[in-house]
Amino acid sequence: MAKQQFQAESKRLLEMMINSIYTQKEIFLRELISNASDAIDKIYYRALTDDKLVFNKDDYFIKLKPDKASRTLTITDTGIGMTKDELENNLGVIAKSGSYAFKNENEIKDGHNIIGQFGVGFYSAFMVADVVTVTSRALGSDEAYKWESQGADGYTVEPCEKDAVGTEIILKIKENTEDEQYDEYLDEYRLKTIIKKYSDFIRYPIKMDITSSRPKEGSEGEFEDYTEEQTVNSMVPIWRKNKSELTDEDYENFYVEKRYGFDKPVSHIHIKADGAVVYNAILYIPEKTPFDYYTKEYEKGLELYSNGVLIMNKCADLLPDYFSFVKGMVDSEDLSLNISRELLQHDRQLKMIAKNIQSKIKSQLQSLLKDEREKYEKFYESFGRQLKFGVYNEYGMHKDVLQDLLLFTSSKEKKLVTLDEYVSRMPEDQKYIYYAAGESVERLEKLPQTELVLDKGYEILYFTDDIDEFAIKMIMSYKDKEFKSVSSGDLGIEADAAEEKAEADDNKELFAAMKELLSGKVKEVKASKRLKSHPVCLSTEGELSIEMEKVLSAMPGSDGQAVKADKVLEINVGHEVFKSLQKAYESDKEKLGLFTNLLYNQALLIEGLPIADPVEFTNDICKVMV
Ligand SMILES: Nc1ncnc2c1ncn2[C@@H]1O[C@H](COP(=O)(O)OP(=O)(O)OP(=O)(O)O)[C@@H](O)[C@H]1O
Repeated sequence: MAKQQFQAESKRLLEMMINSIYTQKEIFLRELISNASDAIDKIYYRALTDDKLVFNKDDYFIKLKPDKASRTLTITDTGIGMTKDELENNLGVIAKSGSYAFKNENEIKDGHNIIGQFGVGFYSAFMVADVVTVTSRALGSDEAYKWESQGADGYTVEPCEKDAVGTEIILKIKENTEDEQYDEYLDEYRLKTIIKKYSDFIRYPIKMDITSSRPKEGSEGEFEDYTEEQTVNSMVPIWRKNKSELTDEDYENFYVEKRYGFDKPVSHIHIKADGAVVYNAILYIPEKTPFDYYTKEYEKGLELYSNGVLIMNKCADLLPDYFSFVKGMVDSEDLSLNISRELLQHDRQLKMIAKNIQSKIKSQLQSLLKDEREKYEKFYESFGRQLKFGVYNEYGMHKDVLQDLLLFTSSKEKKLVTLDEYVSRMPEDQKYIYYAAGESVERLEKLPQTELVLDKGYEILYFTDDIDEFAIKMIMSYKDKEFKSVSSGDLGIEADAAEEKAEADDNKELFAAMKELLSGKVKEVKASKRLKSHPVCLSTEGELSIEMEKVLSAMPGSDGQAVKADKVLEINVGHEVFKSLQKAYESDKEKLGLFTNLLYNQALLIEGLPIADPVEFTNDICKVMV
């Protein structure tokens, strides 16, 4: 019998695939099972319109039979089968979806992702098999044909016997090589795992004869092997079920089963979209961060299914970075099975799904925040930082989506509050949203700079995350109220102007002398408007705050030499210490130097900044003591 040649494109693709170093050879099974399931679907649809054809569910299945002795894996289906022409046309020509990317020679040279890039379905069998034999009998035909190929050099088709309608594919599994254990495709357990992974939700039963062991009847301690036909896949995926049929426990079990995380999610979202784009999705908002969450290693993404078949483990395009914590899956009938990563990015359907998902996640978070605050706070403790990064990233482009999801500790409420809650409580005369940035709430509560703002009865938001102040700089204002650090030069709180001027004039020379002594360290020394009981503090002028300076200097590569905030040393002229300063200025310049250094170093300590020379500082204290 004459050997038919594959069409040129198919031939080259086959060669590449067989020799490709594609790591996931196991996907051949997914492809063959999907084809089998499609073939059964075709009978099912035919039966809907053909009265003579009855679709009896129990007659339709896919069966896998590994045989170690003959090194074969047989995949049988009771689907629509193929005629001689169909065998030649369908298996001799590359699938249409494949032709598209095939044209791009450059992509092909890199053998890695070849299978992901083409609609190669059936051909993937050659990744694991030396010989592929397809025996098929089409619905309504008495004849059966056998198609056989050993790969790139072509195929043969000849008549054969086959009792039932459907297709049987026999793969002669390759011998093991140094790099590849092909034996695993003959192993019951391994095959079961692959089916579970990719094809668990195929609508028809995928059967296998499974051999297990059981205690032998009538004897003690003896076991016997027995073989039983089992259905390996679970068939109806939870996401296709109605929400009303499912309990919270069902969703939690699915989370565990899919190993989305080891925690208990705070919430789930079940989407059944039936509009412009049709898809089902189950998404989870986790409670705890995965161990690698805030590292570069963490990969965001949702599982992507095409009509019940897994096509991608982590489809990153479905989630924006700021919602990278969301776990779950999406199943859409509108996506092609073999769609590649690159093509996916441009897929209009996928973009629509992603947009849709994003707004669902946001509204879920919002309703958690509104109705289940405690749960939201648990979530926020883990992922609040990510939301704040989201506000900061891309020049604040996403701030409108995210700002209402932020929480900060309030000086007044002693708990986390939203920006909206803060603004709605603001007294009429309060111009700004005040915040203080520092290491911890405990430290911030004692920060001298907060005195005036608190004295006025205003609320302060405590920022304790590195990212907080940077994120707020992106938001700039919320509901027309600007943000203001309690350490910034002008607090926008009216003081007695006449009194202020007098103090400033009176002490002008003293402050100038102190500035001289602290040359290069501070931009200015001045009388403080914000201090009530504390003698001294630092404030800043300009955009960069002391907290931001700390964050920037701690960054890798800065060597502590990052940009510096413009610091102002503020002195409380109502404090006893100030009198000592004045006295020293009049009569003892050396003492003025000593006091100035001491006050400056104290201000640094309050801010949590390092002192340049701690030994000198302690010596200075001793000098004052004796
Ligand atoms: N088990 C089967 N029963 C009936 N027809 C089949 C079977 N397997 C393959 N075919 C036919 O061969 C064609 C080619 O299969 P192949 O897997 O290469 O591509 P595809 O399924 O059309 O697309 P994809 O690239 O998405 O898998 C199928 O479209 C189908 O018509």
